[in-house]
Amino acid sequence: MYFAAQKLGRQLARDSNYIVQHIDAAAAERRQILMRLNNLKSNQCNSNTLIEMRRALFDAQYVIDIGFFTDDQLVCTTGAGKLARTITDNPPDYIRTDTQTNTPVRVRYEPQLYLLLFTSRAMEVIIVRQGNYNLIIDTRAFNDKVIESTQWQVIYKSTDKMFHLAGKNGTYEQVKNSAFLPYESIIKCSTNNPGYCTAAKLPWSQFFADNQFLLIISLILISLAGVSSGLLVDYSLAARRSTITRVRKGLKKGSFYWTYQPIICLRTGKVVGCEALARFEDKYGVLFPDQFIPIIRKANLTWRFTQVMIDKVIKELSTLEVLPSKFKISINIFPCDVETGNVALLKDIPVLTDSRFIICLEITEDEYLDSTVAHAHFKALVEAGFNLSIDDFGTGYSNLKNLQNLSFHQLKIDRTFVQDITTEGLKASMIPNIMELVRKFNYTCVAEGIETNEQEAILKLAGVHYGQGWKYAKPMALYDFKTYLISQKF
Ligand SMILES: Nc1nc2c(ncn2[C@@H]2O[C@H](COP(=O)(O)O[C@H]3[C@@H](O)[C@H](n4cnc5c(=O)[nH]c(N)nc54)O[C@@H]3COP(=O)(O)O)[C@@H](O)[C@H]2O)c(=O)[nH]1
Repeated sequence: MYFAAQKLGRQLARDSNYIVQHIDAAAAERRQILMRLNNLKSNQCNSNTLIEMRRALFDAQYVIDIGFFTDDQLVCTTGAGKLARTITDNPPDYIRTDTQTNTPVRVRYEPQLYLLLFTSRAMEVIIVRQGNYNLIIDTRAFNDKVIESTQWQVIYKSTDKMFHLAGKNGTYEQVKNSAFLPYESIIKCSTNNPGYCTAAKLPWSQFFADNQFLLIISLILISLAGVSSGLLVDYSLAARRSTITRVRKGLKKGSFYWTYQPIICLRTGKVVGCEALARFEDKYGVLFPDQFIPIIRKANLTWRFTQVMIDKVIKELSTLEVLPSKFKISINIFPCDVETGNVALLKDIPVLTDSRFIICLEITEDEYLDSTVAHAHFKALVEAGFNLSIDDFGTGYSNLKNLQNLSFHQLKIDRTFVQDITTEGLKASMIPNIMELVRKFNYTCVAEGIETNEQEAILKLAGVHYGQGWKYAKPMALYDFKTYLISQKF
């Protein structure tokens, strides 16, 4: 129990450090952007002001939109440009004084803000206003994937009041009032940004679920000490239900299945291929890709997962007689399997090499893709008949000058660029530049996340070859995919 308590304490310290690092980084970014913009001393929103605001946003990690105010009126934003009608600002939750500039910083938490840039979904944000500008900070930025605590909160404390900023409201109060068991919670405050603190909780049950060795040792000791068997049952049940255990077991027991989303030729409107997308369901319920994909990475199960996927996907698609030879099947490959060299083994998997389909490997942009070893792997894969596609282009590392060395066939524009089209945002304005690269290096281009006719028309005009998205169909289980293909007179 002593060692378990130490380990639990270390995990909580790590988590709270991560969160405080995010607080400090977001505050530094806020300070840097607002100081730079306010120093420009624009007193109206003209095209220069907007360019400077968009430039600032482009480099930002936490800030997702910037607005310009005259008096209390929002006049323009990076996402929506100059507003037809100004919007009156709401009062802040609290006002602090920036120690460097000695000016007031007005902060407001909005649990459900419909940003002018993404009108279709409400976002949980923090709005910070200083001088003529405000910044919108997405609270999801604090949600680091490595954080294991099940509950955490970021707050700002003035002398007499406390304000919620991110995470689960109420956590700080509960931790402060010792509402949890010993060792399972922590409070940590930023030294660089006084008043900003985080509270985190990692319950013993969850901790043991992810640290089964310690669980076993502790259980033996506890049972030796005569602690009730009820506690044993409770812990072991928690262990069985932990996500990592579910993913591990799910790989063996077939809880993963794959859905298929069609890829459409934008010129002819015909289905030319599909992407295989993983889903998970076991007796405890459904897990979504953004829950299980990070766990697969963290638990080093990427290659095992890809093997299961290939076996299942190629076998079941091969049963669809409606699919012609040369139909393009896109499967996702983890960049870490390029780094470890596992991708080279794809050439030795007969269901892939003997398949009547074109197998397209989608690999997310990553710094490692630029290494000599990675280039050699890609070349060998292309020689073995695979197509290669850069996935989520524009979101990660992109050393554009090296596109020509990569042996890739295809570039997939990330859906955030497509979503930006409707609001004429910064990312959408970059699509013509991406298309220039596509033409220069003789790539084909797929745009993902097409939801509307307007997006499709603009992408078609820009010269994008293929499209994927809910406008055509959501990812479907095999049987529904077959019915869909038949309905398309495929
Ligand atoms: N290595 C592997 N990665 C995989 C596998 N299966 C999935 N993934 C990766 O998980 C991420 C999330 O996938 P998912 O939730 O399935 O999201 C995909 C589509 O469902 C979604 N999509 C498609 N069209 C639309 C749309 O019009 N609107 C909208 N809001 N979402 C849409 O986009 C995701 C497309 O994925 P990708 O092309 O790969 O970027 C994702 O990163 C997957 O790669 C797996 O088997 N192996």
